[in-house]
Amino acid sequence: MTEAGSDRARVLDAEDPLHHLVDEFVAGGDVIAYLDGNSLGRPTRNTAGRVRDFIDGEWGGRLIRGWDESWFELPLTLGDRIGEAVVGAAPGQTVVGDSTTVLLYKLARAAWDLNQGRTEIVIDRDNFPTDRYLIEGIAAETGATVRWIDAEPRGGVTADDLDAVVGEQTALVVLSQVAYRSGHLLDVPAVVEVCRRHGALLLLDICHSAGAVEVGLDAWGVDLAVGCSYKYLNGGPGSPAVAYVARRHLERIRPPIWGWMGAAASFEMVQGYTPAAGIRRILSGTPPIYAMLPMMDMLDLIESATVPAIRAKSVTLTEFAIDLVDGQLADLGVTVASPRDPRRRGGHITIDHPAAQAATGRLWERGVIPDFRHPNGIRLGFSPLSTTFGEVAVGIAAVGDELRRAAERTGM
Ligand SMILES: Cc1ncc(COP(=O)(O)O)c(C=O)c1O
Ligand SMILES: Nc1c(O)cccc1C(=O)C[C@H](N)C(=O)O
Repeated sequence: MTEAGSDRARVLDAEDPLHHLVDEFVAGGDVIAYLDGNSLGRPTRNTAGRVRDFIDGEWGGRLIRGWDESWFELPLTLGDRIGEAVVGAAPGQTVVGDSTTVLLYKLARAAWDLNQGRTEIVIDRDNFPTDRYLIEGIAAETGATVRWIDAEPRGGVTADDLDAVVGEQTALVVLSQVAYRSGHLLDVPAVVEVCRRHGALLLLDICHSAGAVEVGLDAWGVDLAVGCSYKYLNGGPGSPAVAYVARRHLERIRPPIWGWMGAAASFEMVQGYTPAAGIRRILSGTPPIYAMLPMMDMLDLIESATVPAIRAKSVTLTEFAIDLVDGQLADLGVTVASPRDPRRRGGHITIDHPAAQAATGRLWERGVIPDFRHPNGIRLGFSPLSTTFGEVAVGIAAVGDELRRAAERTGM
């Protein structure tokens, strides 16, 4: 690590008003720089105790009575909490339920039915694979035509890119607020304006934004949204996702899977399906209560820190990282594949180099954990409450070492 990098990191950590929260996370093992919190956040220290208490108390002690006492409502109460603290949604519009992929499918398919008579779905080619695949699946199922946005990946999708593709036949637009590879931050209000003008519904993927950048679903007029809870909400591997349906659509939206947990009067077990009133209808089967526990500890921390303060630290982390990349890695042929304007950048950056894949393997062996993203990207994700500036400096210096070694070995 260069001395200038580590000195600056020390100052930034000392000045960071959220630095004390780093101690709230489990930081065991051999990891010296964890730069993948946007793929899987660390557990909080409180989570083991919460899970133990749940096993002894609510599950072990209350057993099946737990459903009447709190579990049946938990997907909605937890959804409301996320709505208020993280995604800017008033109560009654946000629910925690299935995996991200399943919720994206359910909302996209329901949106197709809501906007009947139209023939097209718009999505961008650089969106996360599951988003693209499930839209292609819905097209195969319904006969919809998929219209692709081919945005310049580093630039990300703009409202103008969307305006060029969307039209009177567009039923639905599916975009990510923060692009999983480049970290590009979408101008959501501008995109909403284009969708509204053409009568298209917007389904926003907030996986890489919820918990790291400001999300204002109600204020922006977004129609539908889905986000992960295992990234910046630290819910643990495979923790359930969160879905949002704007109140104006709740009465008419019809989920594609008619399960008993999303039906009116689930425990009356009547003949014939009637959807539950409100956001509950987005649920299908028994929700994974146990897997909802860890994110509650992270929500405690997010509520105490607040999203604007988290975003401010996130911007400083990515600015610092880009400065180090420019200062230490540009001579090695590394280029920044993320927006340089912090207003258009989320909580992670990607840097490109032909030896990225080989270097990432070596980095993992030495306890420096970024992500490799095809074809030649090293993705550096900073989880604002658990990542220190010191970790960023250690990590980027290690990336430099390994790229230098890989270049010597391979001549790249
Ligand atoms: C933008 C985005 N959408 C969707 C997913 C898929 O989510 P899941 O595997 O939880 O269904 C991910 C991450 O895996 C993602 O980054
Ligand atoms: N969901 C993941 C998984 O089950 C295994 C490994 C990684 C993931 C991820 O979250 C990938 C992540 N969404 C990404 O943006 O790359």
